[in-house]
Amino acid sequence: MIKIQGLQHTFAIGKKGKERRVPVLKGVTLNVEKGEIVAILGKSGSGKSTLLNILAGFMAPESGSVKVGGNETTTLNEAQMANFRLESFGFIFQNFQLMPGLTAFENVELPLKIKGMAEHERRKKVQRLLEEVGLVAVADHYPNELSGGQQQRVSIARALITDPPILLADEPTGSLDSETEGDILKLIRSLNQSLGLTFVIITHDEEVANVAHRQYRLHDGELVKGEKRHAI
Ligand SMILES: Nc1ncnc2c1ncn2[C@@H]1O[C@H](COP(=O)(O)OP(=O)(O)OP(=O)(O)O)[C@@H](O)[C@H]1O
Repeated sequence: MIKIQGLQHTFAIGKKGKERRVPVLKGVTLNVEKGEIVAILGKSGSGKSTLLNILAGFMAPESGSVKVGGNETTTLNEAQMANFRLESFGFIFQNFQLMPGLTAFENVELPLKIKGMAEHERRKKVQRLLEEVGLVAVADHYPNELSGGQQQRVSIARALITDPPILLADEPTGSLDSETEGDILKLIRSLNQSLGLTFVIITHDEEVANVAHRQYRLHDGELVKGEKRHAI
């Protein structure tokens, strides 16, 4: 489903004329199969976001190949990549990134509105998904009337509403207490099992990484296969 090969990226850091070249990715190779949950662990500054940004096509790598469903994405132009991204990826962020002026229902509905889906179809689809992630009772709440865990459920539902095959998650439980973190990790596992969704999760948190089938550690610009401590 995802094949990353020989990915290299270097940032130029510092004042113009006096830049230091900092290699962040030094030949990263990673295969993710359909229906797999893969976690990428790494300390702050190890390059996790850089890797995710390149995978999602927000950044072009210095060199290397990224194939998603057999399509090489590093050669797509911005407009092509934007379309490809919409069809292929859903995003889950640490700070939820919900629209404060829209209810939970409307936040989940928004991507379908943007796609131009008819209202009755949208409502049916959103309702079904809200049931699946356990949000029916709070569908008319605004984000500031929801708990952190509920907000993350809304953001997961929004990521899923367009049926992307791959979910990219950046510290999905970073803003949550440990009990709520457990609920969200269970939801990720159950969505993976019931819908066969593929997840790539970047995190510095071992507990989060334990939800994955496979773990890697990004260290000194290289990806090293990690050992799971225990299953959740
Ligand atoms: N746009 C940029 N320009 C220059 N340097 C950058 C840029 N983005 C990231 N870096 C550098 O690249 C390195 C990796 O950053 P990155 O954000 O990928 O790490 P990370 O593992 O996601 O960290 P965190 O867990 O703190 O989010 C850091 O040293 C950072 O300073």
